[in-house]
Amino acid sequence: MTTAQGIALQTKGLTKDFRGFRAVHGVDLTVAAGGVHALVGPNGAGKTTLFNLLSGFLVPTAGTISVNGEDVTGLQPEQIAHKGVARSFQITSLFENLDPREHVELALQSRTTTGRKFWRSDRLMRQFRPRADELLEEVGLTHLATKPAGELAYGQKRALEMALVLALDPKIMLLDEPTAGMGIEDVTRTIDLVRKIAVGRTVVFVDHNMHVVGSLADRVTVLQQGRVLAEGSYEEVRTDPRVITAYLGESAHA
Ligand SMILES: Nc1ncnc2c1ncn2[C@@H]1O[C@H](COP(=O)(O)OP(=O)(O)OP(=O)(O)O)[C@@H](O)[C@H]1O
Repeated sequence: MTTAQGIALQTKGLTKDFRGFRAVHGVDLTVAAGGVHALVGPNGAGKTTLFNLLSGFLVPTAGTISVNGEDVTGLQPEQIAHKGVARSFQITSLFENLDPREHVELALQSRTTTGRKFWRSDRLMRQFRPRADELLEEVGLTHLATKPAGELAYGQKRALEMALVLALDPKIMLLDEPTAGMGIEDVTRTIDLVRKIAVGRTVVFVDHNMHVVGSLADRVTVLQQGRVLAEGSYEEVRTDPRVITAYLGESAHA
């Protein structure tokens, strides 16, 4: 049993309606501090909606969200980010002409008090270079530090996005399908990377790849039609008859 102190993220009765359609339905989720927690479920189960609620991009219809015991329900995404929660996106949002180092320097600068007015100053940006280079090394992009982002391969772009999330120094990382669209080599590299960055942090991730879920997650929550269908270790949920039915039912309809 997780003690109140050991809980990084918790939802109670979390619900989201879209014009009468209940996409997330009374979800009680408890994410242990320092844990790696996967959210899985068939298409349309409500995973992305839940992620959008946790990061403040959607406001819940009902229920509460707390971060380290503090109620954050209804806060804006920037306010939730200030509580130490950072989120990656499935869709790449990089500047084609800026290189990885410039991207990370901008991300580091964005969390300081200097604000945006100095963003063009090379001299001011240079103060972020040592930390930017450390982060690029952490995600394995040192050799590509000065290559325009537009010329990076897909897996390298996703690694850069991971560095941009890390630049915010989050205590809780929300990773939205970190291996989506990747070939086996990039998947393996991403698993290693997530393991590395999870040290001293809490990670919540969504992924459809069960190999990734089994390799990384110490706890798995299975959603179906907006509700929690099952929760436990990967082995527990993998062998749960309700989960098997949910997935087989989906493929039978496909
Ligand atoms: N803005 C919206 N307006 C109306 N319905 C929505 C909206 N966003 C999501 N939904 C619906 O809510 C349900 C859950 O969607 P969601 O994207 O959260 O599922 P998911 O588990 O992330 O699916 P996938 O694995 O396909 O990404 C779906 O039926 C979807 O059509």
